[in-house]
Amino acid sequence: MSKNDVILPKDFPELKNDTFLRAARGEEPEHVPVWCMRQAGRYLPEFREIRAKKDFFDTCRSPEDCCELTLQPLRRFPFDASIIFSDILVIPQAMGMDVQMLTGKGPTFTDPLKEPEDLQRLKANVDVNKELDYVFKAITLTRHKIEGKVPLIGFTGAPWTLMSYMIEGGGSTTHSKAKRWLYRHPESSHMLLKMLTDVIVEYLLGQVAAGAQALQVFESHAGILGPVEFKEFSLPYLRDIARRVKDRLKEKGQDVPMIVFAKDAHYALEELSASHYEVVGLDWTIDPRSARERTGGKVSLQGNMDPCALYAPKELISDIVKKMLEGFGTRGYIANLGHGLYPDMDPENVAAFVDAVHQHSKLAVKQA
Ligand SMILES: Cc1c2[nH]c(c1CCC(=O)O)Cc1[nH]c(c(CCC(=O)O)c1C)Cc1[nH]c(c(CCC(=O)O)c1C)Cc1[nH]c(c(CCC(=O)O)c1C)C2
Repeated sequence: MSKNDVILPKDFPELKNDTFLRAARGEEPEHVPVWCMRQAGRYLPEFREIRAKKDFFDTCRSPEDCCELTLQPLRRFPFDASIIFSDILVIPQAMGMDVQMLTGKGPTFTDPLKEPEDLQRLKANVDVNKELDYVFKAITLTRHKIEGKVPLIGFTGAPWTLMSYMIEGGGSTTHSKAKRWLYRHPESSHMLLKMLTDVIVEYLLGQVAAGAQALQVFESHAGILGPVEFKEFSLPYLRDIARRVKDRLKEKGQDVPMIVFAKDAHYALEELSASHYEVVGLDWTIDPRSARERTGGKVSLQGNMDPCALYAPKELISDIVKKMLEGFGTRGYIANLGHGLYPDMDPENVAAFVDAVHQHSKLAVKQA
């Protein structure tokens, strides 16, 4: 395939490993599927090599680079799913904000939102097919190049998480600037959250049209909200996204599983399991058995090994995985970490994690 060929979102190769999709729909495949958040990342030397040559968001805008970075971990590990390489901050960019990825500092907005009047600076009607076309192209290209090995997951940041970045202007420990809006400017906060929701719905639908076979919504900053604020400023939008995406897909006779990952939102597990998502992603602060009890078999679960357990010796990783599998069971379960891989993690230990999930779960399924 030459670089200039037009690659269309059709005639995709047949899917050979559907364990992830079956588990997402509540089934019990022959082994528990496993993937890792940030599986395309700096812990891989081949990732660092590509990233060293180009600016982060220029990399995101290159479908060829995104495709290559998405495929890299699949060459090393028998993951059961892949996630498209991109970033959640492409949405604020599409709405007209300038965001740079600064080495050692992370994402940085040149001109964050300060007061409600600043909402007027944002593009209200974003044409995702124009502004985020590069993500759709990356998805289509990757879905072809993956050759049906595993499904491809598309993703987005959730409205509150994106709102907090747009106001903080980057990473933050307190998120106090963004939370100040919730308490001081609740109406403008809802206006912004609604604007983001509208873009996110179109963005997710565009990803499915381009070839994404599942969708994950990252509410990474849920934990900075208390239960009351979460119910007012996060949950309604998470629900709205799932309902609108599902309704629109249904009209076309389509259906893709959706995962919600609201980090540190253990207080909202019951609500999250009744929010129209097939899968609820969990961080490592939740005990697997109590997560099962609290979600009452309504959803599949994904997670939740402490990423730092990957610093343990391989035998201990295997024991931790075994206990995690005993807690979650093997039906309606997707193994993952409770958050992303860190750059200093050893790829060999990632291999040990994937292997342990496959081996222990195969035995457990057979014995059941
Ligand atoms: C690998 C990577 C990404 N983004 C960033 C990096 C590291 C920087 C680099 O390569 O130079 C910067 C990058 N992008 C972001 C950060 C966090 C900064 C901060 O808030 O402190 C950094 C360092 C913002 C971001 N970006 C993302 C989230 C949600 C998930 C999470 O909670 O971690 C968030 C919060 C999503 C994301 N981001 C990325 C993916 C790709 C697919 C995969 O998981 O393999 C995904 C799903 C890719």
